[in-house]
Amino acid sequence: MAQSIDVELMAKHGYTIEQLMELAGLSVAASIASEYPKGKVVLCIGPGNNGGDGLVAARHLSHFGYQPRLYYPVQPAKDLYRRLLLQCQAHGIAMVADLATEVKACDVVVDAIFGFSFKGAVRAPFDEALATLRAVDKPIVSVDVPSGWDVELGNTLGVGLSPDMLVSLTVPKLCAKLFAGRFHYLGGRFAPPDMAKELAIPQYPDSSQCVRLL
Ligand SMILES: NC(=O)C1=CN([C@@H]2O[C@H](COP(=O)(O)OP(=O)(O)OC[C@H]3O[C@@H](n4cnc5c(N)ncnc54)[C@H](O)[C@@H]3O)[C@@H](O)[C@H]2O)[C@H](O)CC1
Ligand SMILES: [K+]
Repeated sequence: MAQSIDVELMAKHGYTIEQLMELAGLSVAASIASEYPKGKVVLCIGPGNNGGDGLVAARHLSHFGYQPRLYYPVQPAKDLYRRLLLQCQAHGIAMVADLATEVKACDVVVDAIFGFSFKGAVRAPFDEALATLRAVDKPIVSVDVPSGWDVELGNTLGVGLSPDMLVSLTVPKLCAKLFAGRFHYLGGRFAPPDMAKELAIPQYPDSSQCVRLL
């Protein structure tokens, strides 16, 4: 279902993955700026497009006056991610290796590890990263799906995160019904009018890139 929306946006309506990712990441940064004061943000970046959204969000957070840092333990050679990382580096965004130490010194953690394609038992090094994040006492902002959750059934494995904010992209996934944090935002403002109507996407206020759902 979630995947088919992306396919429709790209194959039928002419979007590229780069465009969708840019708007998705921008909306994550805008959602964070709506609720958390400027400060240190550690972004945990996974190996797929959820991680790509996180790389884009890091760059926009830096423009917004936050101090982002990246925990990016698995860096695929894919050109898109390589370019997004170069852009972060051009913005002076540092890479961190020791997640447990970093989260102690930050104000907000962004979970851009896994999105709707997460499946099966969590493989290294993300098993340890999720264990660290489950124990953290800082607010976690999850991009699209809390990492470790099944996109439809939620935290069935018991290894998933409990975010303070969830930023759903395009439409909330089924698991969002089980979100128990404080802030639920919708971002990824790219559906054309007919699609927005069909999916019952709420009205975004004016020029905003995100809308608060609860
Ligand atoms: N319109 C939109 O909604 C948009 C959403 N976007 C974001 O893309 C993700 C989905 O991206 P995808 O590349 O399909 O997958 P993920 O990032 O969720 O993860 C794939 C990645 O993770 C590895 N993996 C999967 N399961 C495990 C596991 N158990 N242990 C370890 N590693 C695992 C897998 O091998 C891959 O490397 C969506 O949620 C949105 O955030 C786009 O930005 C476009 C717009
Ligand atoms: K996530």
